[in-house]
Amino acid sequence: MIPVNVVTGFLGSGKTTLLREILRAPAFSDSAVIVNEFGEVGLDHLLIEEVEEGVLLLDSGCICCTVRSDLQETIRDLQAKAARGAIPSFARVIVETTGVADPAPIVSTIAAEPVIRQHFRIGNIVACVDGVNGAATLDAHPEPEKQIAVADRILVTKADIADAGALAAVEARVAALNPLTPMARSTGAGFDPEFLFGDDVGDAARRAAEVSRWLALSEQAGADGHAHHSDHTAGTQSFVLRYPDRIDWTAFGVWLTALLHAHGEKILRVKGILNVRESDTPVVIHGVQHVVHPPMHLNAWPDDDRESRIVFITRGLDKSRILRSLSAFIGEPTPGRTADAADRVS
Ligand SMILES: Nc1nc2c(ncn2[C@@H]2O[C@H](COP(=O)(O)OP(=O)(O)OP(=O)(O)O)[C@@H](O)[C@H]2O)c(=O)[nH]1
Repeated sequence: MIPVNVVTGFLGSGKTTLLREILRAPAFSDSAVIVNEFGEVGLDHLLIEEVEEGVLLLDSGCICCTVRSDLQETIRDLQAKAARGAIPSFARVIVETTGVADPAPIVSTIAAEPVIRQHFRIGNIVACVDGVNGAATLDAHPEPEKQIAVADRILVTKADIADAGALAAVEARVAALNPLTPMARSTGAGFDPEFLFGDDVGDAARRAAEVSRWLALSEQAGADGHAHHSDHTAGTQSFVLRYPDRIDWTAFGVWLTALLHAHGEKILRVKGILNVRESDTPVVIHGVQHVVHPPMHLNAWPDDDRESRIVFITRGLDKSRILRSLSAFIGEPTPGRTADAADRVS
């Protein structure tokens, strides 16, 4: 299954700059990059050959094409061309969105298409956040908040030109919105894309590393426990629910499906590691709004903690409502742990 990664970020946040770095990195030469408009990317000097209309082979070995009609069609097209040898085969797809795009519908577009699902799976959502203007952009526009909340990796760009205070302020805002997502800084050049696409949330071989990473971040978030307030982030909450008893997987599945059906647009992100009755090893769940990735079994627990832990980032849906309805399905949460400092209101 080929991962489809999404690069998002507000206008001018450094998406194209990042794309150029990816196209230069030899380890990523087996990528297919899909951009909205060619001109924007300024790839001309990299182009060597137009294979078919709209699809170009770059001298890095990458394949680049534009979204002309829709994303599903573009992905199906790339797959068909690779299958008949018209373009080289590729190991990953990277989709650059426009700056004001909401990445969640893009993810559901990919996840919903049966033909695409035969060959592709969702990879990482990467959000670029401007290290200079990021805080002001978050105050002025609603899009970046959501881009950050749904991201699997966050890149704070322009670290070379941002002053230390502005950079720290942006990072604090990002951490308040999405405390469990690994974050790195970039200076526009020499950035190693491995951080963004090396491990991904859907990669069966690397899933244990990915889970350990966000569990460590969740513990740290609980220990730091800071809060952030602003008009635009009001209503966005992130919290971790813990359950001591083994969970009935079927009951949980029914609950999660019903929750996402009723309130999907308010659940920006849900991730969890579950101790289920049906298995001695944990099950990992991942959701972005209405889309739930297929649950994954880990071969072993990543640490000594055997409690089920479920992380939510919600907007306009209160933690107490989720807690009440989930507890009705799977029993009471761990006393004292669920309402601890890991509960933060952004
Ligand atoms: N110094 C510095 N400049 C950067 C960095 N990242 C991006 N830039 C500059 O910021 C400007 C915007 O960067 P782009 O990569 O075009 O941003 P974008 O997100 O693709 O922009 P849109 O296509 O408008 O959404 C360009 O002038 C880049 O050269 C960085 O890390 N450091």
